[in-house]
Amino acid sequence: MAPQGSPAPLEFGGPLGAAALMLLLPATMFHLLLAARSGPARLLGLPAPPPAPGALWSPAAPLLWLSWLGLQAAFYLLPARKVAEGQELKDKSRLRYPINGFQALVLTALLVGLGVCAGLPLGMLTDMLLPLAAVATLAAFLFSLLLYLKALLAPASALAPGGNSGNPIYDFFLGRELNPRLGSLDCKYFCELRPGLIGWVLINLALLVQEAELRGSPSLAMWLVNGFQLLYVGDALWHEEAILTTMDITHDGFGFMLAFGDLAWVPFTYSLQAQFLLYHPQPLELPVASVICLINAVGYYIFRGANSQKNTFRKNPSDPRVAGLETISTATGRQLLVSGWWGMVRHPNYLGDLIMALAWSLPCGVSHLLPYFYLLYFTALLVHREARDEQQCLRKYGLAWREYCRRVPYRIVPYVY
Ligand SMILES: NC(=O)C1=CN([C@@H]2O[C@H](COP(=O)(O)OP(=O)(O)OC[C@H]3O[C@@H](n4cnc5c(N)ncnc54)[C@H](OP(=O)(O)O)[C@@H]3O)[C@@H](O)[C@H]2O)C=CC1
Ligand SMILES: CC(C)CCC[C@@H](C)[C@H]1CC=C2C3=C(CC[C@@]21C)[C@@]1(C)CC[C@H](O)C[C@@H]1CC3
Repeated sequence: MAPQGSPAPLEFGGPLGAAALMLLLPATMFHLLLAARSGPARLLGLPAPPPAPGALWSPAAPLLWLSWLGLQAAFYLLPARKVAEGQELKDKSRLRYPINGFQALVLTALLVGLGVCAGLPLGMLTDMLLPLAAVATLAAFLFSLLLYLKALLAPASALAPGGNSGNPIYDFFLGRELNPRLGSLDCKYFCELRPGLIGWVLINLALLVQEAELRGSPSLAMWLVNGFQLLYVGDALWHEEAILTTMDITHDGFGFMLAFGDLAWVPFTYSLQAQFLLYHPQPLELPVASVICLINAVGYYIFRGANSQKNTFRKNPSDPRVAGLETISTATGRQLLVSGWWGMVRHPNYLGDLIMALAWSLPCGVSHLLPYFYLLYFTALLVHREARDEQQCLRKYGLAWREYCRRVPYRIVPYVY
């Protein structure tokens, strides 16, 4: 069943773009994983061969990966400190979501800590990265297929505005159903924050442990990368409720793009800097490390300040922390901030995020481009995401959005873009 109303414009280059991305994204991920452990560690160049025949597969990998998914699902189903309501849906109902992501992170840390004390060889996880990435990719394809089939039975009101063009390749990529659920487990919300994000910091930790085993102690660069990225993941889980208003939850269906992004891309490519450091140790002096910490702190300050200001304002515009800010009224009854962080550029949170991305790569030195892949990819992702968000805001707020763009002319970087 297709949703009513005019069809949404095709994004990501339509069916051809979607097909190309479904091949390119996994290929890029394996290229990065192989390049990180190869001697020359080239970002651009022919893919490095696997370190040993059969290195891409291990019979233990599916078992390990499914156990991880099961563990995170079990943590998701535990009683939560709060249950939040999502945005209003087409049928006027609101879904309920457990706010216990940070609790899942703490429980995982406790379990891993106990495991390590009992002799669990955490560092050996680094030898399993290639087979685990293969399993995660396969699982993302199978899962997306199941989601596509499930959507055939869903009512029109449950479908996403985007992924229902009628072209199976495009719809498989973008996702047809907005909020597919298995019982009380919301598949998209669960995948976006739990197995991938927590998996990312676990992989980072395993790389740190492995480095300590190889070289006697973890390097300063490895500590920085682990610390910065743990802060980022901890922050996302602490502010879990904010995810409920992102376009991923309110607009995009759950298909291959997000399933692969959440389950494979995030844990295996976002941990690239730590992977690079294990195989290519980099000296880092304390003064340089202090400057990098300062850059990360500035990025985090902007990122958190901007996100919190908007979230506080959306929850309660009369909150004393935001009540003094200048606003534009829109025909929907909602207002847009035109001073504070949101008066500086139209996406100050992206600016902070990009500054942090730079700080995550700098500990890896400047001899290789590979550890800067995240910064390059993330710039492209945010520029594209910003354009998608602008289109949605223009549709939602019309003239008021145009007025906002006139008053705040720069999108992400003041006086540059
Ligand atoms: N590490 C990663 O891979 C990724 C990280 N992120 C990060 O996640 C966070 C969330 O990003 P994202 O979901 O893209 O979008 P935003 O948090 O930037 O939200 C955009 C929405 O904010 C509202 N808004 C825009 N301008 C204003 C204004 N002036 N005043 C009030 N409300 C406004 C609009 O929604 P409405 O009016 O309906 O409230 C708009 O649709 C960001 O910090 C981003 O950097 C995002 C993607 C990937
Ligand atoms: C594989 C493709 C190139 C695209 C995949 C995109 C996904 C990896 C991202 C889409 C939106 C995301 C968000 C986050 C992680 C990455 C994905 C899933 C956060 C959870 C990261 C932490 C922030 O605090 C909030 C982000 C929300 C959006």
